[in-house]
Amino acid sequence: MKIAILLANMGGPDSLEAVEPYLLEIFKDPDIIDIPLPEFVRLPLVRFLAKKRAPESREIYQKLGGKTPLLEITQAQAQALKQLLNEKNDQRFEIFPAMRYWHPFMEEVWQKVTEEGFDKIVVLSMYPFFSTTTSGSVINEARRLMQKYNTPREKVLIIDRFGDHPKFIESMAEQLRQNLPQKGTDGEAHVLFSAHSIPMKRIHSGDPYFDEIKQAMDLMRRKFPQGSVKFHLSFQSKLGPIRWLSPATPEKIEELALQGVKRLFVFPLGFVADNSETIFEIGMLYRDLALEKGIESYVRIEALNTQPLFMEALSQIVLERLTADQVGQKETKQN
Ligand SMILES: C=CC1=C(C)c2cc3[nH]c(cc4nc(cc5[nH]c(cc1n2)c(C)c5CCC(=O)O)C(CCC(=O)O)=C4C)c(C)c3C=C
Ligand SMILES: [Fe+2]
Repeated sequence: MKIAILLANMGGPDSLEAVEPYLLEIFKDPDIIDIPLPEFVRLPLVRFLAKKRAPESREIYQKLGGKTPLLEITQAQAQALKQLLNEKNDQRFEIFPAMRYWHPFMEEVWQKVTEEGFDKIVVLSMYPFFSTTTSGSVINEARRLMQKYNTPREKVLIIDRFGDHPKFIESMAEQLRQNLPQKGTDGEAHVLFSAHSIPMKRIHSGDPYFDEIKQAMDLMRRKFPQGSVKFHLSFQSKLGPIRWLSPATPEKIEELALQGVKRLFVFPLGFVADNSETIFEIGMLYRDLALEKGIESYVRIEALNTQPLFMEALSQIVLERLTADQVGQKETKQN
């Protein structure tokens, strides 16, 4: 059996010229901006928003060398996952980065795997915690592509979250352990888990994102001796004037500084690959703020990227879900 796995993520600009059209792709998505307006009003509005955001966004990508590192990291993840899956199984796996808002777009990849005649298409949403703004959007795009390319339903498996999987939790705990000082060097370690924020109205409409994040934090807390690590949670990258999940990461950093915290480790919760929001926001913007507010040592913990435990977790998640899917399909045929 030939199985294609699509690693679905946001994507990001591959040049400074691509920034504005990339932003337009994001803002055009009704799963990101859910303003119920007729298309002839909505389109000029989102064009205006993309144009307005573009200069600030371009400055950020300029600081990262003119493009996002997200695609290269996803390509490395694809390679590592392919090796793991193909060395242990009879099926042949091919792994493809498939981006929602820039090249390689999900549609480009879908067309390719359709032409190449794969027996199964697994869409693995690279957002561990489900939100309508991320995995929800990936699901909607996959459904649109299934229709457009006449892909039979039973050929497609969508994995829309994995944030409570024990191996994933262990990979995050390991990432943290590797960054914390060795026992006995200093007192309590303060770790700020910074997750991407989403608008509060999503939470009020039933988006499980916040609950899933809290659950993962609880599972991770159990991996450390009581009192050895102080866990804090905050939300970053808010845009626009409406209410988003809080506390915002910069406010939380100020609060911790005021409480006298001198050493802070910042963990990018829910980002599985480094990108502008981890490297620039956590690594530069919030670092400057922390040092200005009196924090003496500030460590940005890298996203999981190709960490071996994380790669094993992904491989196990895919295999478990494929098995469950096969069992489910057999049962449906029998009934
Ligand atoms: C990890 C989870 C993410 C959630 C939840 C999320 C929601 C969300 N994002 C925007 C707007 C933008 N996001 C942008 C980039 C971006 N966002 C995530 C992750 C989540 N977004 C990633 C991994 C990236 C890629 C960064 C890169 O390196 O390219 C951007 C563009 C960058 C910028 O100008 O800041 C925008 C805009 C909204 C509105 C939203 C929820 C409603
Ligand atoms: Fe985002």
